[in-house]
Amino acid sequence: MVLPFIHEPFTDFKDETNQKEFEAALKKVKSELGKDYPLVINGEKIYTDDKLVSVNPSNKNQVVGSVSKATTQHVDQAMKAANEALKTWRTWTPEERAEVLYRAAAIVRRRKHEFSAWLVYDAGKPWDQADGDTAEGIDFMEYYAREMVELGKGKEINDRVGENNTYFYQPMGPGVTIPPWNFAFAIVCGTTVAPIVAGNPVLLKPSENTPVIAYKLVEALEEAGLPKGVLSFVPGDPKEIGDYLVDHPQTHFVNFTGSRATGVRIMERAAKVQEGQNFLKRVVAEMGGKDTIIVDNDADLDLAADSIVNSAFGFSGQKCSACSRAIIHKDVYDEVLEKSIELTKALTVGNTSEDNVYMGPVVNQKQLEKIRDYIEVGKDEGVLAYGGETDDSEGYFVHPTIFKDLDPKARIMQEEIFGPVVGFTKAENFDELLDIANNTEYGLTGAVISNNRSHLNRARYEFHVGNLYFNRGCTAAIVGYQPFGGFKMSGTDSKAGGPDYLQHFLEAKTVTEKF
Ligand SMILES: NC(=O)c1ccc[n+]([C@@H]2O[C@H](COP(=O)([O-])OP(=O)(O)OC[C@H]3O[C@@H](n4cnc5c(N)ncnc54)[C@H](O)[C@@H]3O)[C@@H](O)[C@H]2O)c1
Ligand SMILES: N[C@@H](CCC=O)C(=O)O
Repeated sequence: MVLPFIHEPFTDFKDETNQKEFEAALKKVKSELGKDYPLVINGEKIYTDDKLVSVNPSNKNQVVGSVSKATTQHVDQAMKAANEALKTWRTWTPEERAEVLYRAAAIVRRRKHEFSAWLVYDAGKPWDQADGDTAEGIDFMEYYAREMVELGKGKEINDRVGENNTYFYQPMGPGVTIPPWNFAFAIVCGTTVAPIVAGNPVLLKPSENTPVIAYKLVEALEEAGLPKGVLSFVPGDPKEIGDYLVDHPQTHFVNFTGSRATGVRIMERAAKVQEGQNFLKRVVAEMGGKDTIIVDNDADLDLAADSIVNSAFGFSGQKCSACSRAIIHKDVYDEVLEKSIELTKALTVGNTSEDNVYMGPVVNQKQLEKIRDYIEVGKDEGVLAYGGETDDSEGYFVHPTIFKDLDPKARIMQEEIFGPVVGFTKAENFDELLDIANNTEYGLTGAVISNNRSHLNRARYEFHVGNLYFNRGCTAAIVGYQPFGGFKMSGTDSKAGGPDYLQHFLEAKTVTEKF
């Protein structure tokens, strides 16, 4: 019997035994650094001369692994294999497909610390963040498997006298998954296994920043019994194969998560019907955020500061959900700012592959330089209240940074920075708090810290974000509990980890029989 879904528990790193076990996993992974990883097409491992080289963001001289790069010819081979695999994979029952995911989840759960340790090296994640990332990947497999079994039953519709009507779901055909690097296991896993359990073969092109942990997912699914050709692993330079994957006439869907710029490009390209294409492509595009926590005058100010600091600086602000704007009622502005600075002073920053620190590095040199530039912009636009330092001598470190007294229209209050930088702005009253919260082109996450019930009720309908939280931070959605996805230029609101998600990769069919 399949047990009901509950989310994977997180590891308590205050427990010494857990710490020791995690250190052992880091040591094991360290002994495996520097290996070569292949493409996987139709079950065949293919090594190419041209490689993506992943380095540890905490220590840029340490090579995590070298991953073969796919060419457009490899994409054609993978698409051919996917079309062939579709013929049988679509005939597996939803239960049989779900079982592959249950087995893969069990494989990853048994080796949870090892997967998290790969995330520490490949993405620079702090231990608790890596642990959360692995747990979320397990959750996606467990949750989507159960959802597919439910959807496999179809839906009740009405019959009339002399007429029987049925309504059920079927796979669409092969498609492409293009994930980001920041949830290098969870999002890669969720966006890959959802279309697969729905019966569609997938070509997975991981981020060039984190291809090694993505390969570990492919291995786990293979070990769990996923038939060859159902998942092809085609890492590569997005400039060489990105458009090709999206434009391919056999690509039925693109399951994308990443920046606004890439998402919009994919949306536009996928809309064009290519020669030989006799269907419309579907695009799921989950994109960036400029996420806000608003603090009312009647609020728990310690909770406010804690929510702002942890949402802004957890994983160095490299979450689409990260709080990068704190909009505070003028009566409590100084106090919340002061408390936030005090909490920030206590945060530790360092090499996550050596120590259990709060914050590690940002992902690469380009990102460090982008954040450094925004810190300079912030100094012109507002007042640097705390932090501002960067250090790229060994790894890509940016210290937690707070700006105060910003104009709500300032660039650092409008543009996604994707780093540990948060801007504070003052508002006169609750109307203005909401107006400022809604004044960006994004609409992903937000939070309201308030004890005023009528204000919370207004925010429920007037704060335009896909994931809204009351009296807590604005990050850390859990699969099955907080389906995730944004409004406006944050994307297509696909609600990953929610009950509607699999329908993006299914065709609904109605059959009517007259008696
Ligand atoms: N809304 C969400 O659920 C969510 C979740 C995580 C991250 N994000 C967003 O992702 C961004 C960070 O991720 P990133 O830096 O990897 O984003 P990115 O857009 O640079 O890359 C995302 C993926 O797209 C690929 N890509 C790049 N150019 C392409 C092209 N022309 N054609 C096809 N593929 C292409 C990349 O190789 C990568 O795999 C941030 O904006 C963040 O907010 C959003
Ligand atoms: N789902 C994650 C964010 C994913 C984007 O980076 C959260 O809720 O914090």
